[in-house]
Amino acid sequence: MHKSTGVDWRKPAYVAGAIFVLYLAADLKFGPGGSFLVAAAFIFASVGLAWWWYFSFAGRVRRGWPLLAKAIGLWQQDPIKRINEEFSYAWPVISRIKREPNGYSVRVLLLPGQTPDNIADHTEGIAHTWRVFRVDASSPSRGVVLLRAWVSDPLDKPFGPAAMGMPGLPGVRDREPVKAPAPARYDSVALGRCDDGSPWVLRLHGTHVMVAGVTGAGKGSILWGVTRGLLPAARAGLVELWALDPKRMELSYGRALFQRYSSDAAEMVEMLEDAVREMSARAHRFAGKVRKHEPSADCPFVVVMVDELAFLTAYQPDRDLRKRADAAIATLTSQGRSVGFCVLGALQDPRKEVMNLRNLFPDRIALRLDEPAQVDMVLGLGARDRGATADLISPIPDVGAGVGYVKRETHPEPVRVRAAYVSDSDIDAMVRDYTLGGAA
Ligand SMILES: Nc1ncnc2c1ncn2[C@@H]1O[C@H](COP(=O)(O)OP(=O)(O)OP(=O)(O)O)[C@@H](O)[C@H]1O
Repeated sequence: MHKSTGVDWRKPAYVAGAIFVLYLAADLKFGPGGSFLVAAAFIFASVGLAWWWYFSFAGRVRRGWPLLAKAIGLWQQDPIKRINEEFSYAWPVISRIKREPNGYSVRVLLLPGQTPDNIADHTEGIAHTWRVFRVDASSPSRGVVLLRAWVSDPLDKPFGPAAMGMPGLPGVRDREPVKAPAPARYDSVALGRCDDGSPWVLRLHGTHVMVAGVTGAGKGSILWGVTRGLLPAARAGLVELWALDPKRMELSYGRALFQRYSSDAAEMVEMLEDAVREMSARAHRFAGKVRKHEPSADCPFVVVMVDELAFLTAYQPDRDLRKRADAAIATLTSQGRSVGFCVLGALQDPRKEVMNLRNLFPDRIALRLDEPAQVDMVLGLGARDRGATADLISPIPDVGAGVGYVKRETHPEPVRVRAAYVSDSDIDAMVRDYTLGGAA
């Protein structure tokens, strides 16, 4: 059997050589007593090292890798020359195991004909075998798969908007009054953190965003995070926030923050149709003159937030209103991006029967979902196999609310994120400090 251990034997050989030289030098200088001490220290250190390695993550992973590779179908049989020759096998080599914040990265070299998906499809099984919280797979270069093993969850503690984007900063108190991020931005907002500690920034200008998550998944923290991030630009007149709040339990709390607000079905559909009319008028005005919308007081960036999209597109009993809402959302999402309209829609159930327009939302966020199949419905085919286990997010609010997966334009792999929790007192502070037309 062919053993593909991937261990680099050069370093141990250098160390052994150095110890032998030390042993000879000690023998020459101090006699047998000196060499005995060197030999004893060497044996003691070797046993300690072997003991440490045996129980370390790297030791466990390397020892168990051949069996794990076999279990997930990575072994390849070498060709045999004679009929009675014993079969031999090869499996992908682990070329490096490196410590990372909250875990390790394991670099695997693929065999000919294998693809990253051959490993990425088994990340959940690998996480169980390695006894770690989670494993992500990515392919930094051809023929290489990087398995990121998370020993603990870096996002298991809630944090408030004041701590956003500032992981580990000393002295940051989560309940500080919300301050204006400067300068006023309209194109994107910082909503929380990614699991590598970097800020999670959501692009809004030039796209539409869908947030899917079961009840209690934390969709509110996305809607309020966007509101909070855009308020300075809204106060400067560059952004308008329109809120459609069929459930009346979410956005109504800070309704003074929105330029337009409604929770009535007919009124909400009219708001959507108004947005379509304004969008068409802008497209007419811009045609042949402007290629990219730049917000101004005359022509602000309009963010249409809908707390439960399905209320208008699926559950609405009035068939006429339903059809009008569907048509308006489809028109806005297919033509509104370039003229300064963004639809930010939240929904609990991403199935096609409930939301047949989901493909018109280029950016999607999967918070906690009910079933594994729903992850791919939100983030695209194969997202769950690549580690977006949104169905496994903890239902305990402190641990899992606001946690989700997003896809970045530049990376095929989904990224795990957590939104900052915008509490009622944060919203009160926003209303107090930012109410449009009120005291700044
Ligand atoms: N980002 C977060 N961090 C920590 N806890 C959060 C976060 N977001 C929400 N929560 C907690 O989870 C609870 C439910 O959140 P939220 O109301 O936003 O869920 P939802 O997805 O909007 O649910 P529904 O669809 O029923 O309105 C909140 O009351 C809060 O306690």
